[in-house]
Amino acid sequence: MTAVLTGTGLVKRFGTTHALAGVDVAVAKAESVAIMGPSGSGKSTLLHCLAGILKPDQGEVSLDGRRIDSLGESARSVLRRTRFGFVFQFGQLLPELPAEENVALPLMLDGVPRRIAVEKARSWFRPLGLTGLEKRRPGELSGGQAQRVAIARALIGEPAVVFADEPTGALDQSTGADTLKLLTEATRHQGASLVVVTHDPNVAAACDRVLEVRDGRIRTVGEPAAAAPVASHEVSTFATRVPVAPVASRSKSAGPVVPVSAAPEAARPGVAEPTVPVHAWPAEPTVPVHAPPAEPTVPVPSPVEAPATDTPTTFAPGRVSTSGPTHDQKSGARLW
Ligand SMILES: Nc1ncnc2c1ncn2[C@@H]1O[C@H](COP(=O)(O)OP(=O)(O)OP(=O)(O)O)[C@@H](O)[C@H]1O
Repeated sequence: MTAVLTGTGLVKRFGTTHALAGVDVAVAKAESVAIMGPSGSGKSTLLHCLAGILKPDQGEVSLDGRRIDSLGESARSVLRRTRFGFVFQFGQLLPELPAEENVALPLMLDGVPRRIAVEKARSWFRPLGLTGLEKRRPGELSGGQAQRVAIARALIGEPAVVFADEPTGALDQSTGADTLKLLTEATRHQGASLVVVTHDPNVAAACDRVLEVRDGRIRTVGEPAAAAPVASHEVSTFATRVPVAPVASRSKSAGPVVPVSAAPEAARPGVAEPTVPVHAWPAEPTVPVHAPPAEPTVPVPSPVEAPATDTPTTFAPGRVSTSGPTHDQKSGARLW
């Protein structure tokens, strides 16, 4: 396996707590890996170290063979914005921006002109079953729709790796299954890897591989079927209809093939509730793919160097606050 992302000998302490006590992990291109384990076992800490949000106390993290944990905060911030995508449980959309601008946000923060960024963002709405919702504010979206907007935003910058922390945790089972399917298929289609922290066996079942973390160490590495039996008939059907192709057989050109049922979300006035088609992913980018990390065109304060009340990350003055998608919801650490 050629690993895109590796963590070697990762140790992370918070005071006397050994959140990670020596973890080795490697993620292949387009592979989806679920991280499971009891509460407090170190799952999110592992995700944060792999994503360059936290610096491990010991060990190394590398992306495409290049060490990233030793980069300075500014460079890691750019890296997170340009090479990684993030999907969290909830609260990650900026309430004051319409859905299309929420999706376009990473590109705009990276200096792409608004018109081009929004145009590219719109190309994600149909494949994610969001047609007609482009102008909605997050408060006018259902939970499942909001997660699909977040998925589009995570993928718009063509990341190498998407990190998701309990992405279906706030959704009902059916909506969660549909959302998860979109997340896994869209990342595969993009050729991105997926690292997902979850307590949900159904989420793990949809991934290629499961890592079980206990007391800051990886205890078991398994196939999802063995580690996480599918619970419901509905999701079981979903799981059997979405064969997990070998990593090597996946490519950007191989689009998803399986239709999914409509997400049972509350209908909103004015726009027909979209079904969740899984096809016709956005064409090859019209916006230049991100160059290797460079200094940001929009200065973004670092989580370590900057307090939570620092200057807003602003591409349009006055419109973007420091809360929401630029921060990890659990730790409060700045992502971008
Ligand atoms: N910023 C922090 N300061 C102090 N301790 C922390 C911090 N972040 C995590 N910890 C501790 O590190 C350990 C691992 O936490 P982590 O959040 O990684 O666990 P988890 O497996 O993701 O838990 P959960 O499933 O409940 O989200 C826990 O004991 C936690 O209390």
